[in-house]
Formats: sequence, structure tokens, C-alpha cells
Amino acid sequence: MAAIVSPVHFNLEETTGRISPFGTTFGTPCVPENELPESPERGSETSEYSGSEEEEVLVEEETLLKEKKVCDGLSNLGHSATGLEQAYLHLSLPRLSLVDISILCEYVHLQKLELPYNKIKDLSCVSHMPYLVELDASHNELTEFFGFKAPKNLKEVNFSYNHMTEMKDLSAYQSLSKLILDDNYISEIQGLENCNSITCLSLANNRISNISGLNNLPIKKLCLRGNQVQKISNLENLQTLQTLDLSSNKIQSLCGLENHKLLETIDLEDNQIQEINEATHIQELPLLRVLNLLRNPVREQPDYHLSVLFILQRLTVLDLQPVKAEEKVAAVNKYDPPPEVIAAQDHMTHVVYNLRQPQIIYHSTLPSLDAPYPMLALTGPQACGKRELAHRLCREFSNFFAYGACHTTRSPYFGEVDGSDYHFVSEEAFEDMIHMGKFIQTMKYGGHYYGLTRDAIEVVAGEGLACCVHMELEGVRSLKNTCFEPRYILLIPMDKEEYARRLRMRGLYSKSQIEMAVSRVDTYIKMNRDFPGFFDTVIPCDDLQDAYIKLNQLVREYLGLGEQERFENAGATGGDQTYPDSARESPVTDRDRSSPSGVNVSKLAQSTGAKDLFDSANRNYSARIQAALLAPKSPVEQASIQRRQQAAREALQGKSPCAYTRLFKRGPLTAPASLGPRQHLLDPTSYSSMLPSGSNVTHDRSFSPGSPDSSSVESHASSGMSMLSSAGAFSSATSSGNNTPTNGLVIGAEPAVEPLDISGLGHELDSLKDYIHSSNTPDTPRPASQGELLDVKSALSKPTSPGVTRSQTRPGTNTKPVLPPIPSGRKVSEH
Ligand SMILES: Nc1ncnc2c1ncn2[C@@H]1O[C@H](COP(=O)(O)OP(=O)(O)OP(=O)(O)O)[C@@H](O)[C@H]1O
Repeated sequence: MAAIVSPVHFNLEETTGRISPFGTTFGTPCVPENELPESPERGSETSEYSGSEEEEVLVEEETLLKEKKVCDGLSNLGHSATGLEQAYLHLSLPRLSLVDISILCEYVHLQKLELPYNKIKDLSCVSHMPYLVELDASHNELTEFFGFKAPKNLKEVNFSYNHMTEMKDLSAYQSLSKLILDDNYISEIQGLENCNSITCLSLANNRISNISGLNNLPIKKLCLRGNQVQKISNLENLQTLQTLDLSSNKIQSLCGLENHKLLETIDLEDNQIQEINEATHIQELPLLRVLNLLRNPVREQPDYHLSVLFILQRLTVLDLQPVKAEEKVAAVNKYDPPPEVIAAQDHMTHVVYNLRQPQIIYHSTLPSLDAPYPMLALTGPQACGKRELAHRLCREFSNFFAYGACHTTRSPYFGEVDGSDYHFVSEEAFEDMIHMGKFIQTMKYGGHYYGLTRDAIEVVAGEGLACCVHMELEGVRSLKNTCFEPRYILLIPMDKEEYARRLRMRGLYSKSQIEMAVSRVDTYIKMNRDFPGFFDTVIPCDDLQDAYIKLNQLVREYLGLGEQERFENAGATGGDQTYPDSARESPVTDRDRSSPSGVNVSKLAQSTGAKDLFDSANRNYSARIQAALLAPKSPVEQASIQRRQQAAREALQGKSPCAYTRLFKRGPLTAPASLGPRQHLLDPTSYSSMLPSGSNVTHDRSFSPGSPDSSSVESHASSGMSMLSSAGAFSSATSSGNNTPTNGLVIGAEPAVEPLDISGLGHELDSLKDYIHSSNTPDTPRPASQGELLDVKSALSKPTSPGVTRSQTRPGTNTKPVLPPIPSGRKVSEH
């Protein structure tokens, strides 16, 4: 002990090459044996520990530990545990082939003793080291388990690679926290019952077939790699377990690991696990992040990787590979796709199949992206009455709506009519239809398929009507991905008990079906709450009659039917016939005026809340941009507009001939008093004013209700302007208090003529001229037959029956909000 010699540093970690979930925690090599530095008895020494040739010879000759070698191995000079002396606290003597180390009995102050890779059989000298804290006697020839008197503070012991066969009682080792017994011949775990400090135990490569003797120990890391364990048992009480290495055993099931709430890492490489479902045993472990199932039969299962990731979504490392976020998303999308993904997949399927078919232009194919084909979708839980309401609505508003019958694979209930309620088809037929690209959306509900075909919509669109369908939430999601933009009305039972009773009364559904339907009420409510605007409006449907009244009212308000009736009644009594009161409160916009009935539907809808429901212009991006662009005008612009307005007025009054004169020039015309404003606007005679001179149009001269002779310029002007307004040429229009509106015609001097935005005049004018020549509306995509033309003209010349409004355009065209569609199809069929 006289001289201070340089200590030999033996770094355990350097002996470990492989990164395992356990790393080097146990201080023993985790690499396969053939990669380990060999112990003397297993072969020659590696260069790391070999000294010079001279030393090797010396080692071979002398297995007796002498003071000189001890001096070489001492390090860490410091205070002794008693604090009274200076002493070397560490001794490291690896790979010296030592057999007799009895000299160490004198080194009582040692706190750390490292003797790996020797040939030691007797460790009794340790009995003289009361302050020893760490002991490494791995790779020796020890047969006796802890063959020394227990040092009071001994915390870490490594006896790996020895010849021990049996564990003995370690009650005396109260401080023991880490015990490494790898590569011995131990067949039973025992003697640890009182080791209340043990947190790390490794018994890799022993002969253990049953896990036992670990009850209630505070073990955090347990390694039983390379044993013969077949079943994970007796670990239930290891509640502090964080890392478990059971690799290279014969385990078939993960049963037994369910309750280890702190478990983070499980290594089960090279076992017999076959079923993916085994992962469910560890599904609930909240902290599990690392799982190794390499070299298990389960890896041969199809979709092994995604399946395991789906079951164990908290994993960050699977089979030694980091888990990517994309893989987790793919796993969830595959095995429990969120509704959006289901809808997207459904949509994708139908688009792809449809693209394989010859592409044609449908009636419901629209000339503009901004003008969706008008559809109404009633949605809500099963049997909430939406089908009945849809039928009633289509019956009552048969000039506007028709029912779009879906296809289903369920068999018809009593009284259901094929083709009317549904098209009832077999599953094979349904699948064939999918492959033929027939569907727009499909969904499976209650074990049956339901789907809306393009043809179902097309039949309705061909008649010039809006299509009314009903479907579940999933169908709505899918439909929202399509080019169709129906208005969605949610019909929701507010009283679940009453709803369940109604379902029972139907006598069609099983208990579980009823429970499912009732439980979906909350899904709809949640959807409506969490995604405002997902449904356009909500109607409680506890009482079907009440629900229908609301639905009816809503549709009427939108169609402007009620208002038109009122308006026409007002006309009969000589009231204000231009616009209803609500429309006069503020200037109307083109959009307002584009209501099919000529009444201010948008204003009306605004006051009733129906505007958002039906006004497709709300969704019209370009319209919104245009509105923004139109907003404020500079003084120069204002002045310019005023000049142009003035010029237009003068032209209309015949004061100054200009380009507008020809535009509004017409013979003395009269309009039948019975005509509503819309009819007047659409009166073919009024188009004559747009014709180039010389056009051969016969005018009805018995016009003007007030004065049969009032073929004044004003009336011409107003009729022309009204017509333009119908074409959207006005930026705003009002009838001021000074004017006397008559039959929808704004008659009067200047104030009657409101600012004219002539920017679109040329276009509208051309369009209207085209109409005259072609008998089509500008946005009618297909040429009208002669029959249709006559039909339209004769229809327009007739007074419209109350409640039925005609539209000049196809459903959903850009100049109309949404409804109603032209009735051309129906009219054609009637003739
Ligand atoms: N194409 C479709 N897509 C999605 N859901 C659909 C489709 N066709 C029908 N459904 C819905 O499937 C559910 C089951 O249909 P079924 O005809 O069996 O119910 P129902 O008792 O008639 O319901 P309801 O009276 O509410 O229409 C209904 O909620 C129905 O609206």
C-alpha cells in the first residue's frame, strides 16, 4: 500500500456492444457469447486485457494474487467509510487468471471490487470488507452462492458466468439492489424474499422454467433471457416492473402482463408467440413504449406490423425499429378508420369506378362549378321519419322536388314498393353496380348496403326537378365529398324514449338495432354541436306532423311561395306589388333578385333563417370576391357611374339618342294586368325590345292596367329595366316612395331608375339576344327542341298558378341561387 500506482480501468460498458432494451443496465454483456471477450476458461484473452508477453507468462505462472498486482489495481484514493483514514477505495483486477485472492482480506476499506475474468473459486476474503458496495466477480469459477459474510452496504453484485447452481437465502443482504446471475446453472429463483431493496435482477441464460420467488419485490428491471420459461406467471405482484426481458424462451402468450402499469419495455424476441391478438394482453399498459417480437411466428401473419401498431398505439419502438407517425396513422386508418376517412374511401372508390366508364354529360352536370345541382338531403337516425317526410315533401312540391330512391340490399318491409322507397337489389347486384361506377355514395348500415346512384339523381334532374334524398350521417359525409352540394336537413328526435317507443312500435327492428339507432341520436347531436354548419338546419322530429309543418314552411320560404301568394293577393287588392315589405327595407342585390318567383327570397330567407339554408350564392367564392370588389367606389367612379346613368335615363326618355336608345326602343306595348312581375319579366313580348330593328315580333297592345294607352316611354323603360334586372344587370333596385309601382313595373321619372351597372350589360344583352334567337337561356347546355320552345313560350304566356314559380334556368345555374329548376322535362313529357 506504499506506492500509488495507476489503477487499471475496467469499463464494463466497453464490453457490451449490442443495444438492447436493457442497454448495459445489468452490467453484463448483452451480446451473444461469441461476441464477448472470452474468459480464460473459454479461450484466449483479448488484447484489451492482455498485458505484455512477460506479464502473460507471469499470470500463467502465478495464480496467487500478490501485493504488487494489488497495487496495480488500486484506484480512487479517498476517505475510508469511517472517515478516519485515507485509503484506496477501488480495486480492479480483471483477466489475471487469479485463483487465490486471500491477500485481499487485508484490504478492509475497499468499497468497489472488480475481479472479472479470473479463475476464482473462493470469495471468502470479501467477508473482511465490511464497507464493500460493489462486487464484480463475473467470469470466474464460483460455485458457492454468496460464499462470504454479508457486507452491510453491498448494493451491486455481479456473479454472471460462474458455476452456481442454486440460489440461497439473501435475507442478510438488505441493501442489495442489483443482482446479476447470468450464465450460471440456476434452475429456480429463490432466496430473495427479503431483499427489499432489489430493483434489478438478471438471470439470463440459466435453467429456469418457472418464474417464481419474486413476489412483491420492488424489481424494476427483470431479465430472464435465454431460459426455458413457457408461461408468464407469478409476475402479477411485481407492480414496479418497468423493463422485462423474456427473450429466447418458449413463451406463447402475453397473458400475465396485464397489470403492470409501469411497464415500458418488453423484449420477447425469439419466443413462440403466434397470434396477433396476444398483443391485446398488453394493450392497456399505459407506459408501454418498446416491444420486441422479432423471431416469433406472429411476424409471419399478414399485416403483422400495422395490426400490432393498431393494438398498441403507444409504441415508439417495435422490433427494434422506431415507429413512424405515418405507420400509426396507416394502422388506425386501416383498422378503425375515422368517419372522414371512411367517407373519403367511399368517395374515392366510386370516383375510380366511375372514371372507368364512358364519360357523358348528365342533366345534373352543371355548366358552372359555382352552380351545384339542387338537392335536398334529409338526414337523421334510422326511422326518425325522414323517408316519410321526403315522400310528403315531394308529393306536395311535385313541381320542384322528386324523390331520389336509393338502392339497398335489405329486403323490403311490408308495404314498401320497389323503385319507390328503394331499389331492392341483391348483394351481388349491388357489388356489380359499384364496379360499374353507378354509385355516388354507399354505406353499410345494420348489415345491409345502401347507396345513391347517379341515375337516381339523373332521373329527377332530367325532369328539371330538384332531387330529395334521405340518408344516415355516414352517407352525408360521403355525399359532401362529391360535386353535389345538397342542403342537409337534420331531423332529430329530441325525446329518446319516445323515439325508442316509435321504433318498437314499427315492429321491424331487434332490440340491439333499436339501441343502436337510439345511441346514434347523440352522435347526430354531437356532430351538429361540434361542427356548426355541417347540417344546414335542424328540425326536431318527435312529432312528425310538426316536423313536416316546419319542413314545409322552410321549403316554402325558400321557394318564395308564401310570399308570392301574398304578393299576388296584394296585387289583386291594388297594394304594393313590386316587392314585399321586407324587400324594401334595404336595397336588393342581384342575388336577391334572382329568386325564381321574383320576390326577394334572400331578404325573406334572412328574416326567417332560410337564407343560409338554400342560397347557393353563399358558397359562391367568385361571387363573394366580386361583392368585395364592388364594395366601395371612389368619387371618380361614382361620377362616372352617374354620368352613365344620366345618359341611360335620357336615352330612355328619348332625350338623347345613344346606344341605349336602340336597346330599349320598342313599340307601344301593354302587359296583361293578370301577369305578375315575373311573368312580365319573362313575357316573350318584352324580349322584342331587345331585338334588332326589323325583328318580326307581334306585340300585344292591350297593356297597362291603369291606362290602356299608357304606352309611354316610362313603361317601356321600366319594362326594359325590369328585364335587365332579371338578368342581373342592376347593381341595386328600389322603388322609392315617389314612384307608383304597377304590376311589377316601376313607372315614373328619374327616381324609378336606379343605378345601372352596365358592366355586365353587353354580356347579358348578348345572352338575351341569344335566347331570343335560340329559344334557350344562356346557360341551357343543350339545344331546346321546337316542342320545348313552344312549351316554354306558351307556359310563360299563361298566368302562373299560385304556389308554382317558373324559372328560366336549369337547376343550379349561376344566375339562380338554387331552386327551382326548369320544368322543361316534365312539360315535355306532359305533351
Ligand atoms: N344511400 C344511403 N346512404 C346512407 N344512408 C342511407 C342511404 N339510404 C338509406 N339510408 C339510411 O339507412 C337507414 C336505414 O334505412 P331503412 O330504410 O332500413 O330505415 P328506415 O326505417 O326506413 O328509416 P327512415 O324512416 O328514417 O328513412 C335509414 O336511416 C336511411 O335513411
